[in-house]
Amino acid sequence: MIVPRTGIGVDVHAYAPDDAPQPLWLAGLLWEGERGLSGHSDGDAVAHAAADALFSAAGVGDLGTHFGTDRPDYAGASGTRLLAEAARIVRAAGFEIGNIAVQFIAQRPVFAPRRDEAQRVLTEAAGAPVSVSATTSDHLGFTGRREGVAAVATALVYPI
Ligand SMILES: Nc1ccn([C@@H]2O[C@H](COP(=O)(O)O)[C@@H](O)[C@H]2O)c(=O)n1
Ligand SMILES: C[C@@]1(CO)OP(=O)(O)OP(=O)(O)OC[C@H]1O
Repeated sequence: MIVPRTGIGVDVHAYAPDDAPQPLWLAGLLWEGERGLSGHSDGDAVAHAAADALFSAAGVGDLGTHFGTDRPDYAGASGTRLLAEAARIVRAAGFEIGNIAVQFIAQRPVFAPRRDEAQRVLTEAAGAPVSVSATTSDHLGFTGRREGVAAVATALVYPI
């Protein structure tokens, strides 16, 4: 009997300060005209949550285990690179990926108009279906105050 395994991932990134602006990379897409996020990598919280959910499902640690901020080779790394690498690690550990679902939590950017594009890019990176939904926090908390963004993801993997 094949027993699937679920995993969870959460990621938060603060917006970059006004005196050190960054481009916004989110869900593998560049969001022109939107305030960027700070991070050791490109700060793509959606892709990072997806990668962490994969590691969690396979029981092979987490983002810090594989892409720690002490690794200069991951400085500025794209979210799609990290997600593709996470999928490779999970497959090498003996699993196939069923799907990944991510929810993005922030007031901005308004995600829905680019959902299909984001899902295509992330699905290609993971080599498995990735769906993305979005919600505001009704102006409450750090996402509501527009201090940063959050993303939560689940993943399903199964042993092969
Ligand atoms: N950054 C976001 C946040 C929300 N959406 C879309 O708006 C819908 C309503 O959001 P509420 O927080 O008011 O429930 C949500 O279901 C998304 O479709 C978005 O695109 N981008
Ligand atoms: C991705 C890594 C590594 O570049 O750095 P950050 O971009 O800061 O992102 P975070 O979500 O805090 O995860 C830690 C690191 O693994």
